[in-house]
Amino acid sequence: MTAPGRQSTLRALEVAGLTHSFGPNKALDEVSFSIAPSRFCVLLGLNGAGKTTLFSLITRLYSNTSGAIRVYGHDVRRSPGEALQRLGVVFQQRTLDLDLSVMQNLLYHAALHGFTPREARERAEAQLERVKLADRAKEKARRLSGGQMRRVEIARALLHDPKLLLLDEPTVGLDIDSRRDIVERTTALCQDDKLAVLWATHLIDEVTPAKQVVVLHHGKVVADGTHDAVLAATGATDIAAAFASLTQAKTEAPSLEGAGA
Ligand SMILES: Nc1ncnc2c1ncn2[C@@H]1O[C@H](COP(=O)(O)OP(=O)(O)OP(=O)(O)O)[C@@H](O)[C@H]1O
Repeated sequence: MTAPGRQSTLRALEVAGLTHSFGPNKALDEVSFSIAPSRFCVLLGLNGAGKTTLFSLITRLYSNTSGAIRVYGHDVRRSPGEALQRLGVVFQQRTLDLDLSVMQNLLYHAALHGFTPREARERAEAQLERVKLADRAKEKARRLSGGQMRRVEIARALLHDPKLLLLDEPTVGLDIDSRRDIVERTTALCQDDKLAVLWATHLIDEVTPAKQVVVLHHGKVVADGTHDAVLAATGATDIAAAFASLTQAKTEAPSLEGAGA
């Protein structure tokens, strides 16, 4: 087991030298970045950039054969239990059972975590309160809007009190108000509840000045830093222009040393 580092240097997520291939196709190429505790990090990349592959490696759907992934200092390959216990995940595909009630969806998941029925219900109620859906607990999931379903999925991902939340394209398919709502709620979780967040998206307007941004392009990290540091390194005046220059012209990562979270 990798011993967790000192509090001051401990990273919520640390990805180091990670490469992953599907046959001849290198989906991730020496990917390295880290996220500090309580930090919101946007993983920005076009379709096919490698975002979902990275999530699949962090969550152990695939086993990494190169590099290292550590969650709060715990290596996912050597100490998967310790690492995954600190991780909550909202997958790109919708994963609620639409024929079950909102509460049943959460209870089922809580049972998989090994909570007693009473503890499961208490946790489910608390998390539904947190995403402001306590009043919908008894309704069938299929009666919820897309944005509300996402909020239930976030509540479900938080049932076991993770310290790092991964969300893979959580706003895809949502209207503009629901998108804003999900972004704001997740930002609040990060600020108020000291949760580190890794948010994968191809939607540039989800990068705001307070966030760390990691730009992934053709499996490589081409920028990693604060919003302002990415602008400074690319000479762009807004993040859309920075992203365009990074993904169309650049083959090398600009130097953003010391600019990360
Ligand atoms: N199971 C797989 N088998 C073969 N190739 C794959 C597989 N999964 C992903 N790839 C390839 O790996 C690369 C990265 O794909 P990935 O799905 O990780 O990107 P992404 O950034 O999540 O894009 P999207 O937003 O479209 O899901 C792509 O070239 C994709 O075709």
